Amino acid sequence: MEDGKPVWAPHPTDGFQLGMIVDIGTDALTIEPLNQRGKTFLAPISQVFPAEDDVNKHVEDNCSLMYLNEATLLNNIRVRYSKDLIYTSVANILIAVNPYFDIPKLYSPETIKSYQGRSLGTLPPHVYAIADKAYRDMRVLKMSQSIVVSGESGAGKTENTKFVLRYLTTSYGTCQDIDERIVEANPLLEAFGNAKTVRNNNSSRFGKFVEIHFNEKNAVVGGFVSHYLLEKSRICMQSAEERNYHIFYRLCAGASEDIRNMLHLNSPENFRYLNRGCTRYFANKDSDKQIMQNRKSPEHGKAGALKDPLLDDLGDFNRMVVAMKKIGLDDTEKLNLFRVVAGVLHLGNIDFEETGSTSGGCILKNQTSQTLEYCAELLGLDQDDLRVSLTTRVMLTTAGGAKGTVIKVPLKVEQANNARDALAKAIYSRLFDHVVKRVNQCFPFDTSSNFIGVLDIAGFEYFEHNSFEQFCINYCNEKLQQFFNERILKEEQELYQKEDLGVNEVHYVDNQDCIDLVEAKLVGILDILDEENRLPQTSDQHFAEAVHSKHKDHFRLTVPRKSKLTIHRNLRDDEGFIIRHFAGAVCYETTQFVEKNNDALHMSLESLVCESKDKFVRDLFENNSNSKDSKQKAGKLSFISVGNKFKVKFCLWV
Ligand SMILES: Nc1ncnc2c1ncn2[C@@H]1O[C@H](COP(=O)(O)OP(=O)(O)OP(=O)(O)O)[C@@H](O)[C@H]1O
Repeated sequence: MEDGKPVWAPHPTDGFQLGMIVDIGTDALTIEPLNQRGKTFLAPISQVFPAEDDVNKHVEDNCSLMYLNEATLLNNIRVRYSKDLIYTSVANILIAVNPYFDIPKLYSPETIKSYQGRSLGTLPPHVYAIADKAYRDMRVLKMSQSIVVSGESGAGKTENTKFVLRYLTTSYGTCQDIDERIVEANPLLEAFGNAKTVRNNNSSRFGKFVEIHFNEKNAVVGGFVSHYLLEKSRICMQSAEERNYHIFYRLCAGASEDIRNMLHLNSPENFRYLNRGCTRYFANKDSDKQIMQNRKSPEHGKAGALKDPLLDDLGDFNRMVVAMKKIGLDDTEKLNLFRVVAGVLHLGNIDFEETGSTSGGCILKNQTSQTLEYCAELLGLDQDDLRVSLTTRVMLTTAGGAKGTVIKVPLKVEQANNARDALAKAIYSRLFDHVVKRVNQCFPFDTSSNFIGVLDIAGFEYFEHNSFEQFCINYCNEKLQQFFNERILKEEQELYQKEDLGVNEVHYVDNQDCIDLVEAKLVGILDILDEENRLPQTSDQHFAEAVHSKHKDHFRLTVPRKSKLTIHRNLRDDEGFIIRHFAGAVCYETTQFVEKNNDALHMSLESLVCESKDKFVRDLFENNSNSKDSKQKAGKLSFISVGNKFKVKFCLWV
């Protein structure tokens, strides 16, 4: 920092503010803000940075800044953003700020054309420039390439992923409709995998890796989508301002009268899996008028439609139906999907009450009989079988003379509710798997030389309440951070050293210890959790205790009472743990970790769906019934580990 020159000093809301140093202490500086002459404040030396000579000037690449620090980087992005320049480069990395409105011509066909074949840095930073670099590198190096899109919810990951796909298919497609199909698949995936959250009206509740495949002539020949971790809890429950997956509302709003009658659908208000969240539709003035009154909830009637320029449940339903046709789904397949979606909704309406008998079990409430009938009809199940499977659990005895005898254990109301929700989650997530599989079948490729992959996965998450979903997402971001450290920081610096460039060493925190804490064999949190799942009597408390006792003095792990937030300090040691991630400490509440880590259904529910009269439903569970994992251990739930499945799938990718 030079004498008499402005500096960036911390600001409580803006991040940084410009000021002058008026006094230098041992570890703090006295700063006089430029816009509040006469007033001073103290700032730690480590948080004060030199400013550029002209703070209103901006550069396209942060590497061109005279001083590169947190404050100048932030200011450069801010100045550019104020001029609708949402993209900024940092060498090969692109920073994108979500403008939340359409910037004219930013993604036009002319813009696409202008970036084709142009080296990085010759045109203004753009997601197209990154896509083209990936393409050119693939061609020159004859190697597949990947683009990692990362950021918090609402940052614009999915929109930018779509721009990359459109750029590649438009620029390097073969003019067969395969290019179109790759782009057309999005409305279908989004209908089943996206939902309104408080942060994003069209939030992707699953991670995906989309591959665009090219032949030896480097033309697009097909695509492939892999998906990770659909948020299952949303299928049964959402917070007041949020919604379930779009498809539920789109079907209620857009289905023809015939289909609506066939599926026994009406307003979202009438379904438990929808009515605890927001029941309003996304609509514009016209589409709101077209949605029939009996399909709207009182909340929609009172507060009106939800507004978003990109969302419209009725219009999106129609667009989705067109997309289904384009990617090759016929009417029967379309109805199959709708039928299962409606079946899940009716399943959620099944209610239980205590029998009052000494056996302590429960029965279906009388009012529920119609719902049971609808659900059974839509999912091809026998009504009685469905009733029995929801209210009892089949067990095999393990010991004594009658080893292997089947006994039916009556379930309490709460257990039956859990069984119903587990069944709904299993059916819907299988349906989602099917949608992705079907999408993949519509852009097949026989010959692929290389591919460009785009990873669109949720960024680091930190809420007031963090559960198993956040744990998996943050573990994945920890792995991505390590990948970034290795590829960008370590390898680049090794190159500088090899070439004797004399560049100052950049220090970074190695996060291997945090990754080990999660994924190490036997002692890692994922394996401790799997171990808990295999116990005859599972318990979230026992799991949390095991985590703490195995990692007593681990730098990265501590108990919730050490949190800075009161809400976490109220948790007992056996109700959670804090992990110090690269991006900050997160307190995870471990209730439901054990349940959420298990993808398997109770034996009775499993065989119920596997023996459905409906071939479509049976096929959704086909792999399950044959798989080794799902073989029932006597007297105990089968176990398919969600956490480790995710680890293996994701590690393979990295
Ligand atoms: N480049 C852009 N131009 C205009 N609007 C944009 C752009 N990027 C994002 N948006 C708007 O922001 C919304 C959220 O973006 P997007 O869904 O891509 O976020 P995300 O990072 O994928 O979030 P999530 O992790 O919740 O899925 C979009 O629906 C769109 O309205």
